[in-house]
Amino acid sequence: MMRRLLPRCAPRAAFNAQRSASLGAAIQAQSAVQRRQYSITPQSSTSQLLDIDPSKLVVEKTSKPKDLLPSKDLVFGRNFTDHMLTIEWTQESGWSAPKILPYQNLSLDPATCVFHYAFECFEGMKAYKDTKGQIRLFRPDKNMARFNKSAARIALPTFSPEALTSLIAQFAKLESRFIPSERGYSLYLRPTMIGTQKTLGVGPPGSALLYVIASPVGPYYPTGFKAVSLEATDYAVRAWPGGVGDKKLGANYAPCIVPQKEAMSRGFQQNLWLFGEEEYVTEVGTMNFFVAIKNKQTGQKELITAPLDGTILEGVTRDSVLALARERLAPEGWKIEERKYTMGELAEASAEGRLIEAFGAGTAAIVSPVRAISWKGQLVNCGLKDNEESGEIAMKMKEWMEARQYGDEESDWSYIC
Ligand SMILES: Cc1ncc(COP(=O)(O)O)c(C=O)c1O
Repeated sequence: MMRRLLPRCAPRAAFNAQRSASLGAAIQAQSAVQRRQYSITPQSSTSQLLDIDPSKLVVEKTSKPKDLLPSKDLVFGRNFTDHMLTIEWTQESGWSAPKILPYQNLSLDPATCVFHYAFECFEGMKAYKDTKGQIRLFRPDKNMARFNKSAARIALPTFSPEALTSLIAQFAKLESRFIPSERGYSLYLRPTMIGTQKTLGVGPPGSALLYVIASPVGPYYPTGFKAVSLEATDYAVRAWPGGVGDKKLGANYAPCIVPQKEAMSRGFQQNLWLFGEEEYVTEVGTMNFFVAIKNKQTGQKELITAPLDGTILEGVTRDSVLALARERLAPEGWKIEERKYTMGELAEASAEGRLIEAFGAGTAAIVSPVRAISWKGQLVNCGLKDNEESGEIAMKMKEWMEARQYGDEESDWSYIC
């Protein structure tokens, strides 16, 4: 059972120094940060600013509890719970007392920097109800670490991951009645941070708001897996080396909608993002991508996913799939690899009958089996028979992941609220 999270990873001192420094010094500090690819190393803070403090939590319960929807009517991200968690930050004092308030609109000046320069980052994580009725967050340490990295990259404040996890746990527990007990259901949690400074000047926001909302969700595939087909996309680029595609910034998502619409208009559910002249396979829609192939030379079975080179999101599901594969597939003779691979390599494996299966991996669907990929006018078959909707690995992964998410199998991936 996991109670303790990663060490605090907020480079607050560097941050504050940058805020108050002259422009030249700020630019220098910025390039130093760029050279480190905005990696955040745990360090102690010398700042006097307040960190998030769960002991100061103020709870104002709603006087108008919502009616619960029948589980079968839940649509991803459309219905929200009774409350929201909010924490304000200013550069003068740091984080203020956290509040759980009735779910409500935000009131922001039209000049607020989030509306003009996209000072926004977010997370997507889930809380599950186990058979004893306990609420479990799945690997929140991973989400908190990524949230801090995203925030730091766009000059928003960072925070203690343990403190925010503890508050999210209290919030999820308060909303327990919204989480159906049936398998496949969960509470999707959306931690969000925005710059709230009222200014059209382009610079680091002097104030921010962190809030968390929650939406009860049902199984992604209510009637069992349904394999999707993808369009390999080379005319638009989602992420590039030195860019921000490995951060969960709202600004990364809006530009992907037109290519997604294009793919859908041609009968494909998602884009498979290729990169560079070599046409490296990176990720799919809003999921990381895995392929199982037989090596051309050795016949070795390999489960492959793209490496964390800055051009893909560091998915929590990706990490979980890799860990489970190393623990349970490697002993059966599989080689588990994080490496670059090209669309040409996949097409060749498919043509030679060596492409065993392919699937996307992400919080929403856990795994999403792939039937075919459209590429250069051909349809690359991903190994499923006509009457199959999933390969064996995708099926096993879903089972293994759910066992840990719902606590059927105890592990340090569960944080009991
Ligand atoms: C671009 C992108 N890649 C991958 C993922 C999968 O990440 P995770 O497994 O943490 O949900 C997501 C979903 O958040 C995403 O938006």
